[in-house]
Amino acid sequence: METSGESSREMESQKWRFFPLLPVLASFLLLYVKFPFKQSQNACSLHPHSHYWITSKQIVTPQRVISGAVEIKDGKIISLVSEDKWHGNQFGQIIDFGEAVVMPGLIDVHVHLDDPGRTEWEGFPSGTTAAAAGGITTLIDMPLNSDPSTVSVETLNLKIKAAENNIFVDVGFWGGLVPENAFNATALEDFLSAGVLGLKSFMCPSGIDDFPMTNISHIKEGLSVLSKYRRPLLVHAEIPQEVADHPDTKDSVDNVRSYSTYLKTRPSSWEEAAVRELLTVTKDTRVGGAAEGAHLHVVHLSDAGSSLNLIKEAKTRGDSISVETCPHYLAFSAEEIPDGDTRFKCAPPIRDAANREKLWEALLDGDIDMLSSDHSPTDPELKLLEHGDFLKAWGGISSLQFVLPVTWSFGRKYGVTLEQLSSWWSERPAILAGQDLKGAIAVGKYADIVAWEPESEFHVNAAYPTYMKHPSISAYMGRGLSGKVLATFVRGNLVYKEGKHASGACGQTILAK
Ligand SMILES: NC(=O)NC(NC(N)=O)C(=O)[O-]
Ligand SMILES: [Zn+2]
Ligand SMILES: [Zn+2]
Repeated sequence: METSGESSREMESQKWRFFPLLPVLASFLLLYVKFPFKQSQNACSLHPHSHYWITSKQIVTPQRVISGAVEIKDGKIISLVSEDKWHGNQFGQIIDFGEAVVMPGLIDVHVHLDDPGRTEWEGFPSGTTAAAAGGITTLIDMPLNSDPSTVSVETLNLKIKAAENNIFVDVGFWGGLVPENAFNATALEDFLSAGVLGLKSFMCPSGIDDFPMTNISHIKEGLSVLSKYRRPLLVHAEIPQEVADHPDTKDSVDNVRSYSTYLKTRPSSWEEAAVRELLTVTKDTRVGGAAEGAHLHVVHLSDAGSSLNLIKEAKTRGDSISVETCPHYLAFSAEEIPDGDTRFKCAPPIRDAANREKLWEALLDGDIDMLSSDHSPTDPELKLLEHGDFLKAWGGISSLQFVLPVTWSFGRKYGVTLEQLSSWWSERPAILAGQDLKGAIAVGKYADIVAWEPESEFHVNAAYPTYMKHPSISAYMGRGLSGKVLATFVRGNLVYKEGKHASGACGQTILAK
């Protein structure tokens, strides 16, 4: 009895010894309840504050470059203050970028992320982390090179599912216009209603079995459905033509390793023939035309000659048509592509230096509307780098992370301005993709922002932190570039800062409504 009485008294006193610990336990409990919220906010952003300011001496706004501050709240830009009116906000959060450029995040309307189904080529996680590291805040994914191709509501849903919790920047989708759906208006309407931002088709074989090419009748039908939705049709504009001297695939080893052999197989007449045909239907997109409201966008133009002139003329006639080119056509020329270096193989091909000069001229004159990467990676084995066979290697340039420094580095000698960069890479692409709340640093827009240092130089080499799945096949490997990305914000989330990514894949899928 005594023993048990003593032990119960002991227990009693021990119980009270725990009493002072109760508040500590309670606060632990409280933290535990709050923890999931705090963690997710921290995971999305390396600067997890909902209200803060970004300051810089060079903020690129649609009107001009200002020195001042951008106020960001709940993912949007809520005010823009020039330096003379900015008295500092001692109580708020400020990220000061000093002399670095603060510009709208890039919108890359032409990427092949190969997800789902060919993630050994790229995939959403690696593609979008590379984008974030390159200052790109929005990607619009092409309907081919994933498996299956995105050509229906069902296959779009597979894409959306694959992207869920796997994207570090925002991603929208183009839908495929293929012979199978082109004459089925209901199928196309369902597809557009499900959220594809527009359609994309090929006028030559795409290299992907479940993405067959369309002819001009398919394209006409596509435009007619798109006109109701006021969304664009993007076209790979090359039509195979008879080629004199077509090299034989069994040609000598030297021959297939020479870039000029490949170049001869896809002359500019292929692009010209395609553009000529397209213009027979783009006249319907004029005001009062049968397809008014639809828009035709020529992707990755390489030919700065007749093809470009035809597009220019169509614009003056009032056709709703635009055209993009890509950094690799502006950076490289056929003359300098080394034998066997299939990293430079793409379609349409990179042409001669004189053509490159004309592309720059057209871009600066506003005849080329915008830029895109056409990032089209593959399994390195398919590039056949060991044999260097230009005729058999997979076509496509890998560049995603480097398009901003490439455009800047190669554009400097042409006097490219920050306003031009931002128009080619953000403002115009936002319009093409129907993204009213993106593409500019302006009040009411999403805080999609890149901060970068134009004067900082770096070398793309094996040691350089490159996030694309296969850096070795990038055409920019081994190059010196200027223009280093410091930080990237997507809807106010600091998703990338100086070599570090936010841990959470908090990018959003963009679906048209
Ligand atoms: N299947 C592809 O990715 N094709 C791409 N290939 C290139 N550009 O070489 C393209 O955009 O045409
Ligand atoms: Zn293409
Ligand atoms: Zn492409």
